[in-house]
Amino acid sequence: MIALHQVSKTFSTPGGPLQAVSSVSLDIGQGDIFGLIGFSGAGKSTLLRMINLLERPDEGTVTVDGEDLTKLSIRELRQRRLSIGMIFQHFHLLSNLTVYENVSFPLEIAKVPKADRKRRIEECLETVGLLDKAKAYPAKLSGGQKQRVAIARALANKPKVLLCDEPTSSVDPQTTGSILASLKEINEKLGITIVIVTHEMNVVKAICDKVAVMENGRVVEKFDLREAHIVPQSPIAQFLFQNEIALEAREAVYA
Ligand SMILES: Nc1ncnc2c1ncn2[C@@H]1O[C@H](COP(=O)(O)OP(=O)(O)OP(=O)(O)O)[C@@H](O)[C@H]1O
Repeated sequence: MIALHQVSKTFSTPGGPLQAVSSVSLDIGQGDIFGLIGFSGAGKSTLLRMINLLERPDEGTVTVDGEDLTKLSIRELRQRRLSIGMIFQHFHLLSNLTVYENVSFPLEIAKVPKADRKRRIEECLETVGLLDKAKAYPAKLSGGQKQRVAIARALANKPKVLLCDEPTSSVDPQTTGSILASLKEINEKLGITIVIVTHEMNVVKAICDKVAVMENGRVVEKFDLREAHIVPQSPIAQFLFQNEIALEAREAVYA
């Protein structure tokens, strides 16, 4: 469903060029829930944003559903992006619109007629269990509910792919469970391919079929989590799978 072939991205910064992603190739299958894990600054978000060309790679190709997005015109790309939903750590809901209106927004952009919009909005809110909150404003919702509205909004145009950038990093562990359950359900019921950026191995273990571990802009290891015996080779993957954070002595940290 998604094929990244040798994609790279360098940003210009005041301190000089910064290579955020270096020659990454990845294949993500139809219906996969695929994790991208790594420490802060590893390049996970940049790689995710290259899948819908929110970041355009300097090199390499991005193929989604058989089509190389890097070859499309701006107008064609805008159209294709409708089939790639996205959610973010801080939800990005429009605070002056109700839940209903937030989910309506992408449908209006896609010029869906009003009568069809109503049905679709209700379907999406039903899917995330928030139909009863249709008239509420985001400020009245919990973090988990806000993220589920964001999921409903991302589903509005019936995407084939859902990109999730740290979807549970702003919420408590219990709420994390409810957001991941919603994602799992839409993957199973609707067959949507999901890519999740996270720095939490618990999230990966709870929901992902496969994971790529990133460090310094590169994918250092990939795992199929359905395999019985996973033996990480790289130090970072070993650390992440071990999933224990030990506080080091202050002298060691500040030395
Ligand atoms: N638009 C930008 N301009 C300049 N530098 C950027 C830009 N976006 C990302 N970077 C830099 O690229 C590197 C990779 O960032 P990225 O956000 O992809 O990492 P990440 O693994 O998602 O980390 P985090 O979890 O902290 O977001 C970082 O050093 C970051 O500061």
